[in-house]
Amino acid sequence: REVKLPPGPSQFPIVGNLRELREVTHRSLRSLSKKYGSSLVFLKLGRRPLLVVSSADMAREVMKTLDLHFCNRPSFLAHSKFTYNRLDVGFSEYGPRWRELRKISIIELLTAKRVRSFSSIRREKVAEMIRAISASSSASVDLSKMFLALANDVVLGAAFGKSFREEERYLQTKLHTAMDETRILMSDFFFTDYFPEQLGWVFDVLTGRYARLKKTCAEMDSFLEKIIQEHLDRRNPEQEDFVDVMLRLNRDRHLTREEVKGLFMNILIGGTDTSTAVLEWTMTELMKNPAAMAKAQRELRTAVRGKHQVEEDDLPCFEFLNAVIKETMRLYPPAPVLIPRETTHPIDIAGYEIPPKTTVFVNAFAIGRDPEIWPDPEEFVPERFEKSPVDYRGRDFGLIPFGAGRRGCPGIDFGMTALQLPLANLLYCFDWELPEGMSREELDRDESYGIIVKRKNPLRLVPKKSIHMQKF
Ligand code: HEM
Repeated sequence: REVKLPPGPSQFPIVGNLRELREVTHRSLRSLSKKYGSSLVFLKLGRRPLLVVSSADMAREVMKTLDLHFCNRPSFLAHSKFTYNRLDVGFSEYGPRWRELRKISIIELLTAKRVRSFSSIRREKVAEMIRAISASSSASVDLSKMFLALANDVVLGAAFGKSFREEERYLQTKLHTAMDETRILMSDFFFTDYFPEQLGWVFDVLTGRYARLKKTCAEMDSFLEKIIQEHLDRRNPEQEDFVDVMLRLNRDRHLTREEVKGLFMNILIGGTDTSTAVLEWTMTELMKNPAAMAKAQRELRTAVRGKHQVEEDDLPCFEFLNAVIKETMRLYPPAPVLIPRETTHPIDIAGYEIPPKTTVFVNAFAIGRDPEIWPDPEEFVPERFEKSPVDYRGRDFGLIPFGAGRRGCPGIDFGMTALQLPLANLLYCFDWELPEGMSREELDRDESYGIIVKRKNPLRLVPKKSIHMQKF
């Protein structure tokens, strides 16, 4: 019986053409879906069969109705290497071990209560960032760099209870560098993933990519080992961080050391670039839309009046600010095609039959800009979310920056607080201007390449202390 596949180019792009493979992005895949007039497109990326899903209705089929058949993850070289051969939650194969690790993440690590328990870390790190901006002597500040450093520090604080002392600054810098390199490699292109395996591996070795990967994996591993050992050596922590929890589970639930480290890699990498991307794009759009900026600032400054800093307890009051964040994630889901899924066995969908082991990209970017769902889809209009029940938690398939279903993001609360608090403070404490001589139109929206799409160029803006800040 002939299998009926969704429409698409037979081979796209040609194996061996790295440049063309690099052109496979959320944007080119959206164009492909338009070209074939189909929200399901099937193609082959080198040796890898790929299904691209580009409508909210089909996303609901894949991540809700047929979720069980689409809940595997495909294997990619860098993901496997950094997670001890997929002994983690995020990239592991669907099965009993994933289920156990997922349960631990949800019940023990990423609960709303535990996220709240890290509020003092977030408060301290955000205050440090605000002080650094106030003290900056250069005309403009590199917000992209600041956002990434903040995200790294917040996640390290929660994961390891680690606040670096002055004499440990070199360690902090080293670790930030290794984390940055890890994220780059996890998003990067490896021949092994698309070419016949042996041949691809040879290319990756010859081009030096493989050595780079091995070196960074070893650096991250030795850091994780060091932290775990430090925790084993100390007794009765005042506040339980993720390592303490994991070591307890390591004893009670017989997690292996590698599973513990695999989970850490997810936490270190899952929550950093993603929240940095949202912060960058939000500030970019607010600079381009001064009315929205003014409205968000008015809301904050009226509610928080007289305080030095916005506190976490204030956050639920900011209806417009939350609408701004939703609107940013609609236009710029940080992982535009989510984290790839994989079919577990042959599965029928919309009259087509998808073969087993097909990689699946759900194009959240295309869905977020679908004119069938969103009027004026390319415009930044946060008001569309005011008084709207539409949310990003995986129930409304028009807005799925965190995915949905069994493999949906378990870190939503952690991620959202880690970006709401700095954003609220940036807008409360400062008025923002573009660098001298730059017009609003000239502020670019160029995108980086990779699983997580951030600004390609750093966002540099000029801070002016707000009236509230001048009092302090
Ligand atoms: C703005 C912040 C974040 C965004 C946009 C985001 C987005 C995503 C997406 C799109 C997925 C795949 C969902 C799917 O396949 O349906 C995912 C999975 C995941 N995320 Fe997040 N994430 C964020 C923050 C975090 C944080 C802070 C953590 C942990 C501290 C985290 C940990 C994970 C893990 C472990 C998975 C894999 C779940 C599984 O495969 O079972 N994420 N995330």
